Amino acid sequence: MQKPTPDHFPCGALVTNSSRVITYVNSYFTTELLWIPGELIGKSTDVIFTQSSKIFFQTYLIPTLLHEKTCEEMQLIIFNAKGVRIPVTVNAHYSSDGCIYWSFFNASKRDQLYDELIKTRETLEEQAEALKLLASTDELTELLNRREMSYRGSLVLEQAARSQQSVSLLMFDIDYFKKINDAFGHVEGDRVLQELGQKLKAFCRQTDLVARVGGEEFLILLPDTDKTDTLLFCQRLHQLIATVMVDNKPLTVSIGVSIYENKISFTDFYAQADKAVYQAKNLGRNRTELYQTQ
Ligand SMILES: Nc1nc2c(ncn2[C@@H]2O[C@H](COP(=O)(O)OP(=O)(O)OP(=O)(O)O)[C@@H](O)[C@H]2O)c(=O)[nH]1
Repeated sequence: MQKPTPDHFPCGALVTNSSRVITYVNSYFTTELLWIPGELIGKSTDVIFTQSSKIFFQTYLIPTLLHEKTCEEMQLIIFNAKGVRIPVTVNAHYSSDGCIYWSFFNASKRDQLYDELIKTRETLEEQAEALKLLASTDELTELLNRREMSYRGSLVLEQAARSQQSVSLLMFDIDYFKKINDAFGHVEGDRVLQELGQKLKAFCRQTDLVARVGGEEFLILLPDTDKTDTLLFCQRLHQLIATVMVDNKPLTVSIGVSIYENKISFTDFYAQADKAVYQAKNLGRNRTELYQTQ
């Protein structure tokens, strides 16, 4: 069996003295990097390094080696004999015999790996963002869903309790929506819900929370809004909703309003608005009723 030598290793092996003069290269430099040993032996390592690697090599690597005796996983770039840049991972050991023993591992796939890692991370971030959106919004109208409204609404109430701001909650339910579905089909019913969703989004402020919480039930939470402004908002809301036409007739809704006065949970606040909607339906629909404490 042939005696193993450094020529058998799948990496570049190079020996220099402490002044960076090359005294030995294995055959990897010939077969993989296309150098003729005569072009390297007796020359400074500057021959093989790119400008930036040369600076790093001289100012950091050699001083560290002389001091620490060893350096690992240095990311450098060398030239092959044709002038092609090759990223390498370099390990080195400064031996007591005064020689520095170097190994050069080809790291051409390193950049490709980083690119792939970055792409994977971006894809994961996009997917996480999409999942977050799916979990918090109603698919048909793209408004908030019930769970997200309840979560964000609770935060708004906590903030209102601290700053003693007025908050109001509107719940509304489309009038006779079943008739729309029965007469024109579910596709038309869905179109009405979508159009309403778009109009609500455009109509409300960025700080308002707008949600679809049931088939034809919606919630709007108005932070920092008192009773007078809320009732004005409701008037305008009726006008807005009347611009959604079904069979040439304006859509109408029944609105229930609850005004946040004493500290109350979001669930109870919601229940109050729900009671007020019930009242509005009983009193003939297409109107707004305020929740009254008995
Ligand atoms: N197209 C469509 N219809 C839905 C959706 N979710 C619920 N609905 C329908 O909404 C209708 C609600 O009917 P009801 O609860 O009787 O209420 P209404 O007809 O609006 O009557 P009032 O509320 O009393 O004025 C039902 O026909 C449901 O099938 C949906 O996502 N799309």
